Amino acid sequence: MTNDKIIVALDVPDLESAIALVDKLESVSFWKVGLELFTSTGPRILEILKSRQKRIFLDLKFHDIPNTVAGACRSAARYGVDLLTIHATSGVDALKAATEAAQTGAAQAGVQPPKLIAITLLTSISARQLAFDLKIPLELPEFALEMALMAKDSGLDGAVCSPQEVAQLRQTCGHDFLLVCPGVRPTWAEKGDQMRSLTPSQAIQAGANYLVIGRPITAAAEPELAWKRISEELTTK
Ligand SMILES: O=C(O)c1cc(=O)[nH]c(=O)n1[C@@H]1O[C@H](COP(=O)(O)O)[C@@H](O)[C@H]1O
Repeated sequence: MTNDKIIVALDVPDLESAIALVDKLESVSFWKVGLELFTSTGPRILEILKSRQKRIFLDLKFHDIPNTVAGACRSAARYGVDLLTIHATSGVDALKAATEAAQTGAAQAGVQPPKLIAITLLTSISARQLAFDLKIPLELPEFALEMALMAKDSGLDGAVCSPQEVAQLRQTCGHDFLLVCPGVRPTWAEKGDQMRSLTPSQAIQAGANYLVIGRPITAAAEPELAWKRISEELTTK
């Protein structure tokens, strides 16, 4: 099964629900801890995932001035997580400072540095919202590409983008640049607040290294079945 390309978003409110889900979905090897769970549990959830030999995407989406994001990345890197996020719109100086600080934090703790990846444009933003609410005068695919290139030039390991932009980013940023796609939806799942989605197999075919999937699995009546179904769809396509 190609399920090592799927990162499941552990978007639950507390430690108890997180442990219940991790235990239920035993064959998931890569979990994403985001703002909701980390704000609730702190690093405790990371220790639990590590004790179960899971890989961890710590998705705290840092967005601040260079000194502050550097401090946050230095602290986060000490946890020995696999992936860590920062908004590309923090700017070049912040991205460079964050990259350096993540290396320093990991070295201080004697762990592998995380892959630092930049959010290009949240997958909940449509082309219309980009233009009319955020007042960005670029076309959406061009904006996402510019953010990815800025991240790459600043020394980051990769970017988070919607599956609709991944082919273009792969072509322009090359094969060594990690591309992680949330906003992925099997045909049978609700889109919810995701605006620029494709199916899991389309996203992989377009060049994504990893998919981030939450509610289609975690909010399903039977999460194990939903997980199995997505894994099988990826293997057979
Ligand atoms: O960084 C992310 O993972 C992320 C970036 C983005 O642009 N869009 C996005 O949906 N995400 C995360 O990916 C997950 C998607 O969850 P579902 O929409 O439930 O599949 C959530 O945990 C989001 O926080």
